[in-house]
Amino acid sequence: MVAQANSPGAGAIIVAAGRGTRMGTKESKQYLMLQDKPIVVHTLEVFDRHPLITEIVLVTGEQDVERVRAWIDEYGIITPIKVIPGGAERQHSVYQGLLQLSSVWVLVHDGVRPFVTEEQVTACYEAAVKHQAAVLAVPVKDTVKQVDEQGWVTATPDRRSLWAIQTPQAFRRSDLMRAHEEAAKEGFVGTDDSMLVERMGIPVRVVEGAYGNIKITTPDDLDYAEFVQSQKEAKGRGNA
Ligand SMILES: Nc1ccn([C@@H]2O[C@H](COP(=O)(O)OP(=O)(O)OP(=O)(O)O)[C@@H](O)[C@H]2O)c(=O)n1
Ligand SMILES: C[C@](O)(CO)[C@H](O)COP(=O)(O)O
Repeated sequence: MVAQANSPGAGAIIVAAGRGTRMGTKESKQYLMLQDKPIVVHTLEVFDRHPLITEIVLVTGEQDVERVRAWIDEYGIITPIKVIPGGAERQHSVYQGLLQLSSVWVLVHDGVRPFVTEEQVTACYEAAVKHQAAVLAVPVKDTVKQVDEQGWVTATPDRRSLWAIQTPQAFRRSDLMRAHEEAAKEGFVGTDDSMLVERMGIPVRVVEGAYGNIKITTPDDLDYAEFVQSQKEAKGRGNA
């Protein structure tokens, strides 16, 4: 790992305040069990074990703060961590997290991407330190088409320029804060943090990640995640 002298680690914001409407479960998806632990705890553990992460803010639903705080002890999380309530949109939840951090660098990650690896976190962080901002991503495998509201194809962009963007996304905290404040002033709501930073004219470097870093969004994703996690655990026990 190549941590640069002027970049002593990073804070992580893990956003887990969504409702999980596409999952359709009564319990919000980030709190569902994935084998032995809630999904968000698997995610948290990757950042807790990471040597570059100096502080964590875990953003949850307002009604979930207390029970999630209890998990911090139960699952032995040791990195300094705050559990706070989020907002109506993902962007608002990230901003609440930003207000709690003091590190120069920040990594924003979805609580429902539990299969991110230590190496991917490091690669994203190092690319940000080198280039100012970075996102993890994978090249799209399908042909992607633009379709109008009536269901007609309007364009087929060249697939070679299309990447599916994941998290973590890494930024200077001051840049991300400014980007969020500008977006809020202008009433702009984006689906990721990079969009807000791009609007400021800040270049964002893409770091090739892995298809396995899925966002658990629908019931199919949950089935797949159960399979992956059971394989990981069997491997850990030396059975696979
Ligand atoms: N107001 C919100 C909305 C989303 N998120 C978090 O952002 C991540 C990515 O969002 P997504 O997968 O879309 O989650 P939901 O918004 O919960 O899902 P849905 O859109 O199906 O309701 C999730 O970890 C989610 O908990 C958040 O912290 N605050
Ligand atoms: C941030 C993100 O995970 C990048 O793929 C994604 O944009 C979150 O989007 P969602 O609308 O909250 O699913």
